[in-house]
Amino acid sequence: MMDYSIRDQVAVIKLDNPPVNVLGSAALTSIYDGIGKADRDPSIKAVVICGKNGIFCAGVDIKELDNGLHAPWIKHIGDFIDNMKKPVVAAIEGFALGGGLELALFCHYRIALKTVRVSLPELQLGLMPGAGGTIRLPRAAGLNNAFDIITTGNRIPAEKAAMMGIIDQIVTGDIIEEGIKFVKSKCNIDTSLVCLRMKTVKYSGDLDDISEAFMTKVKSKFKGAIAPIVSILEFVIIILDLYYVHLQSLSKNSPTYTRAKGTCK
Ligand SMILES: CCCCCCCC/C=C\C=C\CC(=O)SCCNC(=O)CCNC(=O)[C@H](O)C(C)(C)COP(=O)(O)OP(=O)(O)OC[C@H]1O[C@@H](n2cnc3c(N)ncnc32)[C@H](O)[C@@H]1OP(=O)(O)O
Repeated sequence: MMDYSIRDQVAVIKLDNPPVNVLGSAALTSIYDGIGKADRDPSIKAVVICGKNGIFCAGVDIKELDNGLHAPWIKHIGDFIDNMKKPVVAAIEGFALGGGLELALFCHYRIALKTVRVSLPELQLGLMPGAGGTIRLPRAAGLNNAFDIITTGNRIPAEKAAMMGIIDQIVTGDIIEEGIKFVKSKCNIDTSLVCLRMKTVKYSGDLDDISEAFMTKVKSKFKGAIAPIVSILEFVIIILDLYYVHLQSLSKNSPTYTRAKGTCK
């Protein structure tokens, strides 16, 4: 499900779940184990997460969702990376879709080939981007872009994603080599400063007005299947607005708590 190798003090975690590297229980467990191993190894300075078969990740295994995914749930990987001091980069080729994009957003940085497409198609599947997409995407791309991406499920080309702030750098050549080079240049950074969960959501205007405008748009788009979709979106807005709920796990006196609290309106 995952290849773990070490290159020049960088751990390379390569998803290997053919054909499209979906995240089922076994794949999630192996990523979680790989990240933990890299974090514990004092000789490792940084981590690259990438995918085999020319694709980063097509998201959560839809077939497995029917039976219920087992621990560790994808969000646990995000919580772990959020607290890592070693920088982690997602080196993306092909697609990062749904949980695949959410996995990339857990990382401190994202680099991608120009041909990459990213999306959060969950709403079209009657799901929500429940693995942190609603929290991290607005912090990377701004509230308007995030809502467009979440509500349309459109696949965003790499260059547009870079302009929005989702991708940090477009690269050419071998994505793993580029990932290693990129992340080695970040070994001395304070990862808490680039952790998306700690960033401020960018938007202008009043959140209630913005939410109402979004809801109007969504109600007209999803007519018919309105009840589940509307309740999901209301939930999304609540997540954005009441993000401080996530801070309960942090010490109230820590600088991290203070900074994170500042990201909530
Ligand atoms: C109120 C609070 C509630 C909170 C609840 C929160 C719950 C959150 C739960 C879940 C969140 C899920 C997030 C997700 O990730 S959902 C999945 C999102 N991903 C997708 O929709 C991608 C779908 N796939 C594609 O678009 C294409 O397959 C693509 C990746 C572009 C590749 O295309 P192509 O090269 O043409 O290959 P195929 O389409 O033929 O696919 C090859 C085989 O792979 C299977 N496949 C693809 N994606 C998935 C997937 N996500 N899960 C399982 N299987 C997948 C596909 O069926 C083919 O299989 P087969 O060869 O057997 O037919």
